[in-house]
Amino acid sequence: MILLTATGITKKFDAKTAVKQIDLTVQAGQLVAFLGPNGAGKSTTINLLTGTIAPTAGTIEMAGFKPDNRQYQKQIGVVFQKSVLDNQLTVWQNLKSRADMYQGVTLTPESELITAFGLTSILKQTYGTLSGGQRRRVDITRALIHQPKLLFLDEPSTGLDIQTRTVIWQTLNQLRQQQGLTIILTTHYLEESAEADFVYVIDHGQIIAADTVEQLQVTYAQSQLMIETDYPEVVLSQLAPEWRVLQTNHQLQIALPDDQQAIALLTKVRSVVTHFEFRQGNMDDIFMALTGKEIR
Ligand SMILES: Nc1ncnc2c1ncn2[C@@H]1O[C@H](COP(=O)(O)OP(=O)(O)OP(=O)(O)O)[C@@H](O)[C@H]1O
Repeated sequence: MILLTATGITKKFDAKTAVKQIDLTVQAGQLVAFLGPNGAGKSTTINLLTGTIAPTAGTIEMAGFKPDNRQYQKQIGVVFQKSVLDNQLTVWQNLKSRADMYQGVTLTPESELITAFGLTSILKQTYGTLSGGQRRRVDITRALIHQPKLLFLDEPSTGLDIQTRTVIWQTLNQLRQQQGLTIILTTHYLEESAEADFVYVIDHGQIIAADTVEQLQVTYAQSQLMIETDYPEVVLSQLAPEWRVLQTNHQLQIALPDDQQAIALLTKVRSVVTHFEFRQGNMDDIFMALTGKEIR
């Protein structure tokens, strides 16, 4: 089921076109990643989808509502790169004042969300004195208080250690399973986009690829098998014609679809192989192949 559709969205800031003619469809319950280098237009796209800024052209719709509609806003939760919480207030005051903005939302210090994100021991601390990881957990909790259908996370893991990232993702995955929460995130972390159900690769304000991780992998990130041999011609004679090969003297670098093909090939040529290495294609390769840049 389609939850959100964006058609031909464009955003110009004076002479600069930050987003050009982007089309997006987000299925309910999915984890969707926007992957792109610095300045690609990811945050601008999120700002458009959350109604924080208005598009220069194009339309955005969720269940028949536009971003400037109250019904649209009730269905989304947003965590921006820069926190919008009050530094002077305690964690509890920040969260409670947010909960009080919604009818029918009750929040207590024992609420599941508060315990799930590990906030119990910091509820009385002022937000301004929290560590980066603690702040991010509070930010996400605040965005989820009214049980939105769709959560936007703009670079949720930047600057966080692995433990904090794990806690956050365990809790979010639980909410996805229990409540069918849909998540749109922007990220530079390749492992985060590798977990996504669907990835939009964005560069220079445009979508340059839109697919599942598996399909992107097949198209842009073939696995590599490195073989060292004194008899390269024997190995070459066993390769499928569509496999790309780079030969440097006694070394062959072969791009093939998967590890099963690598095992089958190695089995056939094992008597002439002196050394081999196998590396599975990953999001890094996809990113490189599409943008020509390493992700930073
Ligand atoms: N308010 C603004 N005024 C002028 N230019 C802007 C504005 N906001 C964004 N831009 C420009 O639009 C382009 C896209 O920026 P955006 O922040 O969307 O990129 P991003 O992909 O989120 O980058 P990052 O990964 O560094 O956060 C950049 O060139 C940026 O300088």
